[in-house]
Amino acid sequence: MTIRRPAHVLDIPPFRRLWMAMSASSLGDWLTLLALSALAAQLTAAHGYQAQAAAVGGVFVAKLLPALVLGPLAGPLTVRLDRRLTMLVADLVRVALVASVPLVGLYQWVVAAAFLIECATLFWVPARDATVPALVPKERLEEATRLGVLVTYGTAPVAALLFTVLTTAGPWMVAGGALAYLVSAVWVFTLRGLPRRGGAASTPSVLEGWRASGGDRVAGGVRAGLLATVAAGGALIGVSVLSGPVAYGVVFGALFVGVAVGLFFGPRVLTQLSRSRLFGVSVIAVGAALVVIALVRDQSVVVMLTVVLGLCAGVAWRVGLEVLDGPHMEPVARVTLLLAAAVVAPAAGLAGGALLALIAMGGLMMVVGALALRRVDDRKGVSLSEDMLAALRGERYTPGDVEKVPGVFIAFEGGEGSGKTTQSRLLAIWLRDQGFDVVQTREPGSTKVGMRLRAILLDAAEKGLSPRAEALMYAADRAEHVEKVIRPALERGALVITDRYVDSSLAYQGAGRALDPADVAEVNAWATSELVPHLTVLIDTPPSVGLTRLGGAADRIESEPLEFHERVRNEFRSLAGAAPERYLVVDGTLPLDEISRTVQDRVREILPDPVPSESEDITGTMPAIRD
Ligand SMILES: Nc1ncnc2c1ncn2[C@@H]1O[C@H](COP(=O)(O)OP(=O)(O)OP(=O)(O)O)[C@@H](O)[C@H]1O
Ligand SMILES: Cc1cn([C@H]2C[C@H](O)[C@@H](COP(=O)(O)O)O2)c(=O)[nH]c1=O
Repeated sequence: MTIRRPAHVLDIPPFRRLWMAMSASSLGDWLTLLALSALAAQLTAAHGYQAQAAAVGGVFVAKLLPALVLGPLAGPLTVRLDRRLTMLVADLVRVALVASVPLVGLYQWVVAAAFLIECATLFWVPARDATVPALVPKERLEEATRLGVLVTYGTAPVAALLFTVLTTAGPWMVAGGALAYLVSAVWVFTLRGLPRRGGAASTPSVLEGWRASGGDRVAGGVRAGLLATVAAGGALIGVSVLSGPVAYGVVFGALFVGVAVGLFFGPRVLTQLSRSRLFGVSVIAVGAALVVIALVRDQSVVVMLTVVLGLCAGVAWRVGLEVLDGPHMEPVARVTLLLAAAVVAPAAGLAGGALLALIAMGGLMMVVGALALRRVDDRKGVSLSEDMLAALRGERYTPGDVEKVPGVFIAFEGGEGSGKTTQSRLLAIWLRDQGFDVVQTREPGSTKVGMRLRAILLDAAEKGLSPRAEALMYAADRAEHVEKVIRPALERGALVITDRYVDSSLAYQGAGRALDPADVAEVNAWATSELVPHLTVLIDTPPSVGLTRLGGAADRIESEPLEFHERVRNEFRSLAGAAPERYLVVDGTLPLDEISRTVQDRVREILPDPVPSESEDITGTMPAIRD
């Protein structure tokens, strides 16, 4: 008997039912957020703008607090409870709380209900997350997670539309949220035969999410930039509540439509611009859009600018998530959105209008964006404006005439014993066999001066060399290498393969020795006249594996502690993640021939004359040249 594998994860009936519940619950969350904040503004309207703004801020604080206070406890507690029952009870509690709001009709109860609804959601979400692995086979989990993220954010514009219609119902505008939670409860009720409890709490708390999203320099820059875009969105939401419920619904919808478009088209935006630069520029654009929104009076222009703001934020998220582990950022982003709304709404009240609050927030976000760009920039020393203008024309900007060489420049990078030397040799053999003029070289030590520098740099007896001197010596070796070996070869049209290049300095001296990465990048941009490889192959091997592959006595750098090599590895990975179009990352623990096949497939794409893949079969058995 053959068991049919479902074509799509939604073809699994129990998961489809859970997914329907997830969609209804997310819709309920957005509808409730919109309705409770709008209702708080309405119920306090008689007390003036300042009181209204403080009341709105109170609702956002009430929605924020449970995640901060109860967040770390709710996940572990929920896995001990019956998941289906937990979701069902949480849904019914939310229905009752939302429905009670118009009945009580007091601002204080709006805030209390917002807090309690959020507490119930804190149990619903981990119960859902612990249920998914019980319904979906392991190999389908990623697909299921993607669908979960889709409904979480995809329901926001739908909620905005429904809310805008529901505003005609006065205090009963909250009814949409109650109905959505009720629908969620019905779908949860249909989920039978679930394992009752157990499994791991897969929903990270805010703090866990922050830690898990990465800790190195580039990750820090990306994280700050992403949160700046969310804060800008939160600020806009916070003040637009004060413009009346219809305007609020329209702005909210415009924001999320923009985000959805940006997320979808992100990879197709300015394809000739480095992804790191696109990320930084998008974050700055979000801040700038917020400032312009503050200055504009016309509501339709505000709506259009809000779509632009959302679009830039969507692009930033799409590009940024390629560097960071996306799902982990979700709790932090949610808290940031609510916090920004909670701060900016009362600030607008104190200032007597949204103008100053939005300008201050937008300006701050532009500064954060500029700092994030400085951290993630992978083309330091290359003019950003020239780069962008060229990208707008659909071209890649090449500074000076250095890169307009006829040859092809490939760098191999990686930690100790990762397999760079082996792979660069195998690639050189393969390319020579195709008839290419290949120059295989390495750093440090490929020139006369370079050999002397290498002897000093790797001498284990050379204790106490200062990190700055070390960085300058590697840069000096590189300047000589580029001038005497690499550039002449590229100019005559050769394929140059170097075992290590600038990234090694960014990783070893920047991350390893904790020198300012911008300084290391600048010195090296000068030393190489900004010569950037067409392709960098990162052989990614855990230091615990690579270091044990090495024979003989450890040199000055190899004998650094394991944490040093871990930092180096993380930096290599971040550099590659920030410019995926210029990198190939290969798992260095794979068998040699598998790695070299992957490298050949990628290199084939950038060769002057395409190499037919069949030629690989002829040369695949060729042994590496040994010293
Ligand atoms: N994929 C692999 N699997 C197992 N062993 C490998 C692999 N790649 C390389 N090796 C072995 O690991 C050792 C180190 O490889 P290699 O010299 O290519 O690394 P490297 O990155 O150039 O190291 P270093 O930069 O420290 O000189 C060699 O003995 C090589 O045969
Ligand atoms: C180019 C370059 C290298 N290093 C370090 C990395 C290695 O420990 C050695 C080179 O040894 P290999 O066996 O030839 O790989 O030097 C560095 O710290 N910074 C650099 O820029």
